[in-house]
Amino acid sequence: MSEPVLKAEKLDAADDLAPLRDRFLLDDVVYLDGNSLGALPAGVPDRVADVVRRQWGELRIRSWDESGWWTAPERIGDRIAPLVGAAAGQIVVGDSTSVNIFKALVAAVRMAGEDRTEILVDASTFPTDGYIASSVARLTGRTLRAVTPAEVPAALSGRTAAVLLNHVDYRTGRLHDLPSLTAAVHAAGAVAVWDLCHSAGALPVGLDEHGVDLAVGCTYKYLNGGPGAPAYLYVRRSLQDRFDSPLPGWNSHVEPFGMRPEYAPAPGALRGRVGTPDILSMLALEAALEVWDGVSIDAVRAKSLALTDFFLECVAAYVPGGRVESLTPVPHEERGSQVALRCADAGDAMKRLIERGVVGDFRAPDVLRFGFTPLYVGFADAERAARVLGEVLGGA
Ligand SMILES: Cc1ncc(COP(=O)(O)O)c(C=O)c1O
Ligand SMILES: Nc1ccccc1C(=O)C[C@H](N)C(=O)O
Repeated sequence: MSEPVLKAEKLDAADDLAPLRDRFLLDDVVYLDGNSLGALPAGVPDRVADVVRRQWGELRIRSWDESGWWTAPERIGDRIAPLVGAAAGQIVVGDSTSVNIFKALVAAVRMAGEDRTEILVDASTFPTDGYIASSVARLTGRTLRAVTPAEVPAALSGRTAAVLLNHVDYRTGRLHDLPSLTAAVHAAGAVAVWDLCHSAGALPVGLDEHGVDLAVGCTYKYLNGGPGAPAYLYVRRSLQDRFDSPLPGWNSHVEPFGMRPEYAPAPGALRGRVGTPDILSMLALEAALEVWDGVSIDAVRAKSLALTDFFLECVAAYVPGGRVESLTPVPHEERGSQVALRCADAGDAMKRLIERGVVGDFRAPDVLRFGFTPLYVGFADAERAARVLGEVLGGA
């Protein structure tokens, strides 16, 4: 057996998280696209069937109370909280990431005050954040400036209202320095809004510890909530009274069933709610989160780094020199949970990888992305993926 195969065997044998793979329904495909759509947790199908047949089919309207439907957004928010380093009562689940970015950014600008006239946005962001930030700037009469996260400290000034940043870059997998960037934003008197889509569930975030103001994230990647699963919004406790939602629907009213014409916001994170929650998706997510029972996010991070290190090592061993260039930073403190390889014929290469049972994704114009979800990806998977990549790109 080759050296990488032997090493993978050893690493898998020593991996305490390896048994967690049984908490998912998988096949023999090497699934490295959990940074786009997480795999299906084994408990979800039966739970969804129960929600549909019994809770909806039999209990019908009673389920809003008796099945805990009404309080699901905050209950599931509290379930996500420890995974992102937040105490309870600061996260609500609902709506898409894009909608939550809108709520958070408008609320941030409103908190910052009238004399703060500029919004900063991550220039390398996933597009939706940039589009929403542009609309928020127009709606609130602020200017928008796109800067890279590294340029943020120098770009901050007494005019900065809010800064919208990605914790991990969706394309390169670069992990940005959330503690120091948040501190810099605060030193300028501005409000920090973080998009956690590519970090939550893959590495420790430390929202409370680092004093993050507002954060949003999706639940369908490393949290495995399913296609279109609702996103979440974190509002730091000390800011909750000042959170003035641009979408103050009746679900965020202090007395939703009072049916009053005047709006009065609920206390706490509930202010982030809007309208009727999407119960089917939300309760699928709640079942999916059970895979985290007894799992430490620090252990997940350690395995994630070991996996991406090992994958890079195998790529170097199997892929002919010069065929790919890694865009993912080598230092661990700058790396998320994916490896991005630049490759001239990336679109075609990914098609061929998928045909051979290795599923990653292609991001235009020339990036092969491989996401490593430590709950269900092992070292033999990493070795096989790199080996097949080597074959596809004309290696040995
Ligand atoms: C960083 C980031 N933000 C936002 C989104 C998507 O937002 P939405 O859930 O609204 O589609 C994604 C991926 O789809 C993403 O990678
Ligand atoms: N929500 C999706 C629906 C369909 C296809 C992809 C997505 C993604 O999430 C893409 C991901 N945000 C990315 O980083 O590329």
